[in-house]
Amino acid sequence: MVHSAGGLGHGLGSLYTAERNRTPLVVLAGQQTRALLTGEPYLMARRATEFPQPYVKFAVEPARPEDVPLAIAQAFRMARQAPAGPVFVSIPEDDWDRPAPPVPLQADPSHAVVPEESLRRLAGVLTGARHPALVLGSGVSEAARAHAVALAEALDADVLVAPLTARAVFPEDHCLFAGFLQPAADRLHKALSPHDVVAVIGAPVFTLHVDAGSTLVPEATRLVHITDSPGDAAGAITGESLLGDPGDALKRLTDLCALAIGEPRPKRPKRPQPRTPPALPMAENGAPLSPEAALAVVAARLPDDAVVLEEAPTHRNAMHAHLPIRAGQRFHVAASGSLGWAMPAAVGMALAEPERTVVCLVGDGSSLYSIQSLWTAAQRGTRTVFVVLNNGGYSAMKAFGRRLGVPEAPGLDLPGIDLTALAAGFGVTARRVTTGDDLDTELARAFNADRPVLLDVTVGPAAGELY
Ligand SMILES: O=C(O)C(=O)c1ccccc1
Repeated sequence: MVHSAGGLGHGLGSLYTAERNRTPLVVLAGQQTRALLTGEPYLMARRATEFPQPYVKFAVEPARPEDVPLAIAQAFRMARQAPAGPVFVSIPEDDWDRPAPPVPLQADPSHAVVPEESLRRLAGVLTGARHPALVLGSGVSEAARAHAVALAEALDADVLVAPLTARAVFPEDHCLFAGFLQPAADRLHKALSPHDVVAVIGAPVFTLHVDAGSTLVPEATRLVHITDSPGDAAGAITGESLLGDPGDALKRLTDLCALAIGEPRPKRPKRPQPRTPPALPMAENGAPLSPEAALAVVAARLPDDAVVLEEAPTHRNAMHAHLPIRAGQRFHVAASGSLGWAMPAAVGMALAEPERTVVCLVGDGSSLYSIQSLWTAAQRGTRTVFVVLNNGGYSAMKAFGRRLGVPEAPGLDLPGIDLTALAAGFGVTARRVTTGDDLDTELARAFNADRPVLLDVTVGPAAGELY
């Protein structure tokens, strides 16, 4: 719920994230009283339904006050209808006092499924492949993860995560897990080239971030695609796209492939099981804690049912390498790249599931967009552990500057900020940490606390470049 124009404007970055993350979100915005609307009154939202465009699926300011309850009910259904996303309702202030007819009960939205004949054909293609890969994206829900594992095992297929996916979609310590695709054509091309058949499920084909001047999909690779998004289906750059619920398709494909294969194929002997993070280089004496080492310490302490949120773009790949999300754990990130989402999302997730430990890995730069979420965490006593990987600046932008040939771009350092003082000011216990041992000790305490905790971890520069 947001205030008319200023409130919605303040939330637009996160609305963009909600659209990219396919979050079923209903935004209710206040509007000035109908009686004043012709006179451009103070705090009026002008052309209210246009302001959140194009990041909402639907936006309405009901024509009559008595239509508001039905519009809200429709908004809840629309937000959940595949592909899920934000829906906006602007409500003039005097409407709340007007009588309205009761809203009829509505059934849950129904979701289209891929036709049996198409799935049968696809199962034939996958089981006939020499070296198939599954590329999974945000459309693979929590509930569908087990189906993804079953299909990968039935096919003995490599599993890759689509570029800039919003959540963990496959256990990352599984022996068939083969890593994260990067949003750059040359890297994608290289990662897909060992595979004769690639099934992209629940992701666009493909989301890019940088122009790497290469073709995306190798000529010898056949690409098949399942998505619940008509836009993503139509927009796929190559291959055949099938429209339908990804979880349903994974489940039915597993059965069809198992039937076609008969026995599951023998597991490849060469792969270690489970997959383990790479060994870390030893830290030099006196050098700052490396972000990679810090992430490895978090990984070692992470509870089996933890929910991890990340908003530290510089360290995304290091996190994937050193902090594999295991079967019972969850992971979320803003697929938009827009900052300011993870801290409030972490508080929201802790409120929704108070028995889980929620860990928010955030950069010092990122933390400054919605730092007041600490106050909500303190007031509501959520079990949220904020781990700030503090390198004193916007180092993702510095890395991007190096990539663009602007290595000395100004304005990207953030000296003189005391995050522990800020946290204390909002009522959250906070400590500064500079060594791996201290981080380990503080994490053990934080994971046992029944209150939010912020650890401000001073880290050195990232080991590699962004992509
Ligand atoms: O490309 C950008 O503009 C950007 O903001 C960004 C986001 C993530 C990593 C690096 C740069």
